[in-house]
Amino acid sequence: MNDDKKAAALAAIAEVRDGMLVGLGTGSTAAFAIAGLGDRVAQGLAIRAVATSAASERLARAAGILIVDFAGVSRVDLTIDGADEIDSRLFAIKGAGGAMLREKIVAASSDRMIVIADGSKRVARIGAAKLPVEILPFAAAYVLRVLAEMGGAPVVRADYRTDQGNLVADCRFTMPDDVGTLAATLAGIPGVLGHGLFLNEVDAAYIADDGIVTRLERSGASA
Ligand SMILES: O=C(CO)[C@H](O)[C@H](O)COP(=O)(O)O
Repeated sequence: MNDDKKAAALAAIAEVRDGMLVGLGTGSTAAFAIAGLGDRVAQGLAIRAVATSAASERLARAAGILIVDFAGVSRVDLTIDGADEIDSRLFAIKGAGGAMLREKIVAASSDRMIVIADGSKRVARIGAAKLPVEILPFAAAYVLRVLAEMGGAPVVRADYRTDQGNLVADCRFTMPDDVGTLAATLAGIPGVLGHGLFLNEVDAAYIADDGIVTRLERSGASA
């Protein structure tokens, strides 16, 4: 599985070119991309990067990648990130690592966003993975009530805060056909700061099975 994570990551970082501002994802697959980019930087690749988590920022700095503060960045050239599930529509569930809020913001700012994954993440239709929801602590009781009433059976991650100091509740929704309505409803709950449904952000996916990397491309996206 780790070999496939690495194979997908190395295939994706081949898209990174000199001068790019690169979004660095979070998680074990993204870590392979960060390490691979570090190797290319050591060989002369000139890039800057923004990180989607404190953990990825640490990894990137240790790998010799120049990190800039995303607060001053309006556009990223290319973001490479992992996922918990991805389907052929390039709908993804993210956030097992709790970084989905920053990941979605960086993805939204990116001209191109690539998911990298081993084959275990590829599904016919997203929905089996837990769907994480980031919650402002002030709003916790109210938001948990609403999520429960929506059928999400939320479970708050114990002893856990995001990089922004917020709570995460992992939900189990029966995924409707109209997943866009669920995504919009979740985003509209006061006190919900983000969630792990990525429906519009992913332009391409590199998925590796037994060393064979397949690229899925959103129709209309440029490679
Ligand atoms: O969304 C994420 C973190 O918030 C990760 O990208 C996702 O959980 C996949 O992680 P891994 O590559 O370790 O399986």
